[in-house]
Amino acid sequence: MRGRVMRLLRAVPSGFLAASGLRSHTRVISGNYSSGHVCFRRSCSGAMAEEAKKRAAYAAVDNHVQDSHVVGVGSGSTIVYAVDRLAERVRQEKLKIVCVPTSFQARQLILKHGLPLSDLDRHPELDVAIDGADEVDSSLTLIKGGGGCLAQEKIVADCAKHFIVIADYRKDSKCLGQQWKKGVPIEVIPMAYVPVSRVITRRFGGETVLRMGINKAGPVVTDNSNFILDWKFESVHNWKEVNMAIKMIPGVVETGLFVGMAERVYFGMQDGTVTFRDPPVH
Ligand SMILES: O=C(CO)[C@H](O)[C@H](O)COP(=O)(O)O
Repeated sequence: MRGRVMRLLRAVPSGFLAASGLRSHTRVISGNYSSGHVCFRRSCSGAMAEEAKKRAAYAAVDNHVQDSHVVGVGSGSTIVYAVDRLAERVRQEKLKIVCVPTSFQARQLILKHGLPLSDLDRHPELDVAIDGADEVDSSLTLIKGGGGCLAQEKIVADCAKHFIVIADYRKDSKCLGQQWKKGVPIEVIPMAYVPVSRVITRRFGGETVLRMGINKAGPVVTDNSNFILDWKFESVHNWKEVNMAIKMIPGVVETGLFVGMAERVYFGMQDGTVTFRDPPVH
């Protein structure tokens, strides 16, 4: 039975994973993060979340990347661990992979690790794309774009045979908005941000905020030279319909709603294990 069942990878013997062509790099951490140290709540939970991201990223790379694969590389802080692991496996196993970035940041990561860099002109079909998410609901609908790279992320994910998401336990929710409070990022053509904002709030409620730069006066400008509106919605919507409706507004480039795209989400958990979830079967 697939569906909403959360499966603990640590319950799967590594022999089974090897026999089924999967590899598991996950181990159970039984230690206490605070033992032997003065543990400040924030730094401990921060370290725990980083460890969770790393374990999810390693599990995804180990289970879904094979020799000669064309791999889509997502953006954000979790993907950094995935690229670390990709580079490690390329060194150790002499894998011949090619990487397609979803952002300037992803491109820099690929170059930093000396991995082969490509693009959609040369590799319009990817074997797998791995990316982070800001929130994942029970249907595996995602909010993405917290780092402002949603348009290229969605294009690359759509070109991949398998779109695999990596996240930590803080991103898991029943309904969008439970965990991620910053709203749905929407990339817009700069001259259209006011009309787009008005249409969205008139039709769907909530409020939109033009994302502003930090250490830079004025708005965030995306890798595609556009602006980002963060739409703080007030209620649960039919995300498939809302996504399509927002995309039809002139001036909208892309939304950070990823509906029906994720094939599997790996969650790094607080107890050091990794679980994964597949979409519900209707
Ligand atoms: O969509 C994204 C960037 O546009 C990221 O994948 C998303 O924001 C998750 O980032 P992080 O791994 O840093 O939590």
